[in-house]
Amino acid sequence: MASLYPSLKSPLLPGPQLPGTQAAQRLPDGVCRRLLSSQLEDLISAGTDTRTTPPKPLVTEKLTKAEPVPPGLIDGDGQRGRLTDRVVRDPAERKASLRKVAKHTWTPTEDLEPSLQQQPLVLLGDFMPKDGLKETEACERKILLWDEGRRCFASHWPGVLPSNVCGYAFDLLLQHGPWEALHSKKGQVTRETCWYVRAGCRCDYTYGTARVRAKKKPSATFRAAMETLLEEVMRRVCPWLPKDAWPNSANLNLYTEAWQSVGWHADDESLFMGRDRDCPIVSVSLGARREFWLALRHDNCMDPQSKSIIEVDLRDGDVLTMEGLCQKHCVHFVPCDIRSVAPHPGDSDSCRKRINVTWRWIRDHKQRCRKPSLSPNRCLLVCSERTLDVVR
Ligand SMILES: O=C(O)CCC(=O)C(=O)O
Ligand SMILES: [Fe+2]
Repeated sequence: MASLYPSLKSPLLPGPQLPGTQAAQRLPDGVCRRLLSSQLEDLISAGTDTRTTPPKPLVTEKLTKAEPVPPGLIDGDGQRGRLTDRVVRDPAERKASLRKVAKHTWTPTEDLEPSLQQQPLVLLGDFMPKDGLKETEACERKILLWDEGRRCFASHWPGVLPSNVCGYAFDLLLQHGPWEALHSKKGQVTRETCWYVRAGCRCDYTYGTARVRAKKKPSATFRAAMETLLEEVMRRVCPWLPKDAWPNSANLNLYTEAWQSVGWHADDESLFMGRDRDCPIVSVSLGARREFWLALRHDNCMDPQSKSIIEVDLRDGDVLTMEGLCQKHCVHFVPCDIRSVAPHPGDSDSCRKRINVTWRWIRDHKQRCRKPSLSPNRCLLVCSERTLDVVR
């Protein structure tokens, strides 16, 4: 696999190593138990609903969206993630620190969802090891959305992937991805897309009226590029998560023209059970910069509540995570890029192209896919036990 990314042999691809092994061994016992009782468990099991008593909102202060934010401002000074300052973030510490840095929260609601106290949630960026990661692997999480009442959390990780990783991944995916064009009603190509499943899964992915089939045999190069990309991302964003618990599918989007876009929607397809459970999504951007908008949805439709819109610029190598019940309460949108509809003279075609890889966890496998659904089943136990082994 390393040969796919020739300039990355060392030190960025240090050879096979179970991600998180070292990091996880440093986690205290309590952390381990919480891991198992919250997100990991939730990722791989349907579990039972813990909503027995109405949850008390943890958010007591009045939280409103800040002033309208021009695109890119959420990036603060617009700099890439710092390559130092790894911190351990356990949920308690995280809560305290996020209050200071959270740029966006929405007006609190009546006890909509279980509180974090009632139903703990480990976010992907938690438990970052203080050391043990190379400087080239360090990255910084910036909170975009912290809405405890609705259990919606989103983060932006600027510059997670170094540019040489991005460049190789972009070229390989562009060339070897089984891209299919999506058309508007008027017949225009709105973007190209393809679908990738891992570990023996054969589920299709359907959204709107489009059905994107997992190619029976994706080319070895495409598969290897996707696996390498996933590894590069996961070991920077959540190095403690065992490989078994990595996302098992990805939707890819290719925007070749600045006017191509994806409309307001939620990734709430039944495969991922994002309306029923905490549902993490890891979205990787390669190539041209694009805005990403996130908003509260109106009930029963995909329209955004316009006052709640949060914007962020996604650049080459950035990661965006949406977690908790984002796909139930929020919608997101990638507008066409009016800033580069008229490209600078001398810009090559590839400057304007963007690939987005959105990694997700399929929980409810389709009937024709022989993979057992991840509703209450053994996968949880297997994975949890392995996690325990890793953590111990
Ligand atoms: O291109 C993006 O950043 C987002 C794409 C997206 O939302 C999707 O594929 O569901
Ligand atoms: Fe989406």
